[in-house]
Amino acid sequence: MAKKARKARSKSKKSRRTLGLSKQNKIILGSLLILLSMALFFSFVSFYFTWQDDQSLLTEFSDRNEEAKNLLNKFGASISHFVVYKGFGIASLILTILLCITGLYFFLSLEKKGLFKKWIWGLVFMIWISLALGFLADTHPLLGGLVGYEMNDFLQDYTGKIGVFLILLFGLTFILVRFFEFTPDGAARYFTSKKAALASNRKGGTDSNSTNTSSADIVLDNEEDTPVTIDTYTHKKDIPSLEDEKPAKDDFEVTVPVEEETDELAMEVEKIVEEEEEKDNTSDKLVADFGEFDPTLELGSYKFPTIDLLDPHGVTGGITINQEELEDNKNKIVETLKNYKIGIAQIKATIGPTVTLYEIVPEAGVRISKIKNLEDDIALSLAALGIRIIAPIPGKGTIGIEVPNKNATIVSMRSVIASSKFQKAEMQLPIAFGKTISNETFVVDLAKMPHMLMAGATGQGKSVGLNAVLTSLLYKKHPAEVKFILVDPKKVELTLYNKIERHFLAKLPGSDEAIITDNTKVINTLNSLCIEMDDRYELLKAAMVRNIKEYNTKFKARKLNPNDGHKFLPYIVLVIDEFADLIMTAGKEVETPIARLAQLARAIGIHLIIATQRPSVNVITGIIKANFPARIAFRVTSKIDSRTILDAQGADQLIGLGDMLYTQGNDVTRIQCAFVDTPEVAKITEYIGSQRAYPDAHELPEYSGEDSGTNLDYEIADRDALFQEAAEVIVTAQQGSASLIQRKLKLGYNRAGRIVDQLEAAGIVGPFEGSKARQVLVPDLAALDQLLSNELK
Ligand SMILES: Nc1ncnc2c1ncn2[C@@H]1O[C@H](COP(=O)(O)OP(=O)(O)OP(=O)(O)O)[C@@H](O)[C@H]1O
Repeated sequence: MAKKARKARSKSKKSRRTLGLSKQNKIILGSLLILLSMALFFSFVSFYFTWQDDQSLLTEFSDRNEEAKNLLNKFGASISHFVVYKGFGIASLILTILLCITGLYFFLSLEKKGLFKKWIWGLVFMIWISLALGFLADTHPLLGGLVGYEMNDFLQDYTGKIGVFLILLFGLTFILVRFFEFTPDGAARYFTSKKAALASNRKGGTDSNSTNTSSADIVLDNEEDTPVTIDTYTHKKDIPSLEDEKPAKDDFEVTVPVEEETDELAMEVEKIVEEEEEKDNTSDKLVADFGEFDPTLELGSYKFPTIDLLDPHGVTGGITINQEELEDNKNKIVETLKNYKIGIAQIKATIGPTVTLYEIVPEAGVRISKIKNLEDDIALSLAALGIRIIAPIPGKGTIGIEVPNKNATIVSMRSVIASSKFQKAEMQLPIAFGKTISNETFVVDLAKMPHMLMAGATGQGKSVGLNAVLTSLLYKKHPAEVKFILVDPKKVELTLYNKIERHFLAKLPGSDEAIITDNTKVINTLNSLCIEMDDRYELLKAAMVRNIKEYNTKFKARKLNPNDGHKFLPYIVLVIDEFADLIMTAGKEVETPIARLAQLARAIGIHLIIATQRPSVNVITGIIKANFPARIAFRVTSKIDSRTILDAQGADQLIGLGDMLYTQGNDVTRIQCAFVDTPEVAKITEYIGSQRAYPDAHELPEYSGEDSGTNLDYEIADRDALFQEAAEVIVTAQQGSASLIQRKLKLGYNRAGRIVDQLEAAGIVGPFEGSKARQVLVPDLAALDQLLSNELK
C-alpha cells in the first residue's frame, strides 16, 4: 500500500526539470535506452532456452557464418553470457527494467532525482535475488548467476549455511523496511483494517442500507458487533486527529490514516522543494531548449579587430639595454650618496621602457628622509630630468631611484594587446595601459576603478592615453557589451570613432552627430545618462540583484522576462576630452550630473573617464575628485598640479611622451603608456565600421531640459505645418514621444521637439515626465478632430 502511495507521489512529482540535454536529444537518448532494454530483455529470456546451444559460439563472435539461437543472435548470446551467466542470473532482468525506466525518464523529460534512487534499489534487489537464488538453488547456477554462486561460496566458507541464511534474512528485512516501508504495527493495522472491511462487507450483505448514513445505524452496529470499529468511525468524522486508532469500514478511508502514520513528514517536505524547483525550471528549461541568451547574436558575425591592424613601432625585440649607461648611473648614484655619507649595502637595477629603477638597500642606521631630500642632488649628478625617488618602495623595504633611460623604448599598443596578461584578462572592462617599470604589461579593470580622471599638460600623451583605453576595449568587447559616449570639444581628437557609431556609440535620440562637440549637448547627454542610471537601478531592483554583472548573468540565464521590461544592459563608458573647457562654460550644470553619476553609476555599468589639461582646483573640484578614485597623471607643469591630480607630487618630474603615474588609492605606479597612433585608430575603426552594424547608434533616454514643457503658448497660426499629422500619429499610437514623431514623419529632433511642445500647448499631450513618454490626453482620432475644430471656432 505504501508502495502505491509512493507511486502516486512520484507521478505527481513529474516535473520539467532538465537533464542537461536539449529536448530532442533527450527523446533520442530515451528511445535508444528503451529499445536497448527491450533487446536485452529478449536476449536474457531466450538465453535460458538457448544457452547450451550457443555456448560454443561465444568465442566465434566475429565469424559471420556462425549463427546463434538466441533471439538476438550472437549479440544476445554474448551479452547474456556476460550479464546473466557471469553476472546476476535471472535477477539481470531487473537491469532491463532499470534501463527501460531510465529511457522513459529521458523520453518524457522527467526529474532525474527519483531515477538515481531507482537504480540504487534496483542494484540492491539484483544482488539480493542473486544471492538468494545462489543459496536456494545452488544446483542451478544459472538462476543466481556467477555473482550469486561465488558470493554464496565465499560467505559459506566463513559463516556456514545458517550464517548465509541469516544474512539473506537481514537483507530481506532491510529491503522490506527501507523500500516497502514495512513496520510491524503498520502490518498489524493493515490486517485489522482488512478484517474490519471483511466484517463490514459481510454485514453489508445482510443489510445493504446500514452503511455510514445514519447515526441510528451506527448505534445499532455498536450494540451488535465490533464496538471499536464504530468508535473509530464516529471519531473519524468528528475528530480527525484520532484517526489512527482504528480503521473504518470504507477502504478509501482506511488508507488515509495508514499513510499519515508512516514517514509522511519527509514526503511533504519533498513536495515543497518541488514547488521551488519548478520556478527555476522554467528558466532552466528555456536555457536547455534555446541555450543561454546571447547578447552578441544580433551581430553574430562580428569579427574582433585583428592584431596586425596595430603597428609595432619599430620595436620587435624587448628593451635594448645599454650596459655602460647602467654602470655609469649606478656609479654616480653610489658616489653622490657617498658624498653625503650614505653607505649602500646593496643595489639592484630593473630596466623599464622609459626609466630604469635602481633599488638600493642603505646601510643600517641611514635615515630614509635623508635620501629623499637628496633628490635634486642626485638629479644634478646624473644630469638627467625626471628622476623620482620612492622612499621606501611600498612593500619592499628598499629605496627606489627612477632614472630615465637615454633612449626610451616606445611601448607599442600592439605589444600590450598581444600580451597574455591582457588576452587572458577575466575582467569586465579590461584596459591595457602600457608597461610598468619592470616591463610588465599593466592591465586594469575600468569596471573596478570605477571612474577615471586623467590630467596632463598639453602634448604629454593624454589623447594617446584615451585612445589606448578605447582601443583596449575595442579589442576585448563585442558591440553588444559596451557603448561609448564621446565628448570632444576640440572636435578633432575623437572624430575617427564616428565610423563605429552604429557599433559602439551611444547618443541622444535625434542628434545627428554621435560624437558630442557642442557643450550644450553635453548637459543634455549627462542628464540623459542620469535618467538611464535611474532606469537601470529600477531594473536591478526588480531583478533583485546588486549590480550589472549579476543582472546580466541572470538575464542570460533567462531568469528575467523581457516582457517585464528587462533587457541585456551594455556597459556605458563616457569619455570627456578637455573637461576644463566644459566646466568653464557650463559650470554647475555639468558638475552636478557628473557628480551624481560618479557617486551612483558604478553598480549599473556606467563609467566615466575625464581628461583635462588644467588640473586646477576649479576644474577638478572637491566633489568630482572625491568620486574619481582612479587618477592618471601625465607630465604636469607644477608640483601643485601634481598634488591636485594625484594628492602627491611626482607628476611634475615625469619625462613626458606617455610617461605617466597611475593611482587608485594609495600606491602610485609609474607606467609608460602604450602608444597608438592616429593611423592605427583609423585602421581599427575602419575594420569595425565596415562590418554589419546595428541599424542605429545605441539610443539614450530622451531628455528635453528642465524648462521645456511649461508655460507654452503657441499661436495656432505659428504651429508647425505637420502639426496635425504629428497629432494623429501621437493619438493613434497613444504614446507622446518626440522620437515617435521623428521616426514616423522623418523629422529632425529639434523640429519634433517643437511639435511636442505645441501638442502640449494644445492639450493633446501631457507635460514632460522625465524618462517616461508623455501622457496622451486625447483618446482617439474622433476626439482629436473635435478638439481641433473647436479650436477654430
Ligand atoms: N605613449 C607614448 N609613447 C610615445 N610617444 C607618445 C606617447 N604618447 C604621446 N606621445 C607623443 O606625444 C605627442 C602628443 O601626444 P598627445 O596628442 O596624446 O598629447 P595630448 O596630451 O593629448 O596633447 P593635447 O592636450 O595638446 O591634445 C604624440 O603625437 C606622440 O608623438
